[in-house]
Amino acid sequence: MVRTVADTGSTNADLLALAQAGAGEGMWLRADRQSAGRGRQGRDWASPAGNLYASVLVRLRPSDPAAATLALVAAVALDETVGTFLPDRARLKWPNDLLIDGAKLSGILLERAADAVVIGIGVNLAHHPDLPDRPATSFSAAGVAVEPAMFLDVLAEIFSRWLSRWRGEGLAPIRARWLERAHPIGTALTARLSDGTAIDGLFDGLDPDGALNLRLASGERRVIHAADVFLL
Ligand SMILES: O=C(O)CCCC[C@@H]1SC[C@@H]2NC(=O)N[C@@H]21
Repeated sequence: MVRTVADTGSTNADLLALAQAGAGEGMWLRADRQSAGRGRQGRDWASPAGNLYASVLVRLRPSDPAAATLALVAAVALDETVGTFLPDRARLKWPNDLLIDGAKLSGILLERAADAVVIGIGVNLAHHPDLPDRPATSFSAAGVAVEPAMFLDVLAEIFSRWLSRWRGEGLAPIRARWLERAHPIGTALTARLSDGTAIDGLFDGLDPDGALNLRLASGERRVIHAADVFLL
């Protein structure tokens, strides 16, 4: 079920409130515009009309894989959806960004309250921000026009298929698909931790739980659970 509103603060905030009021799994909330869009690491997510701003609710079950791995489920679903409109242009970057030629096309933000996980997805369809330190792009910059509602119709169907696989088969097929669609093993990157520490290394795959593996220049292997990642 998709509920659409013209304006709101944040679809993530609204869906968390709806979850607390008893909303069920599979509910999507889409806004034409957000006035307080939330990004990762406490950043704002600029949300003018024309892009996709949508959130979906997942209710965790005791037998589910780790909740944090829903980030990879959302990423592979979004990548597949983007590929239906822009075949073979975007690549995944850990944990869940999509990039075209190094520029960010979309972002995903997971927020949790008890058994409710809200997965918020922003896709630059018509516009993208102009940030000197974080290059961004959009569908329109790639020469493709897509309406948010139409994009969400496709995404909702593809997401529900990957969510069922996550529940039925575990993380393995999602992890495998993510690895196929991401930067290759050996890609040089910097992981910036929330305390500001920057760790340079080579991409060395994912842990079984989806954490990032980095091979440092010293040969040491680091497992990163939360960071901003920059490809070098
Ligand atoms: O920083 C990121 O990369 C994540 C951005 C997530 C933005 C989306 S837009 C829909 C949903 N509502 C929000 O307030 N944020 C997410």
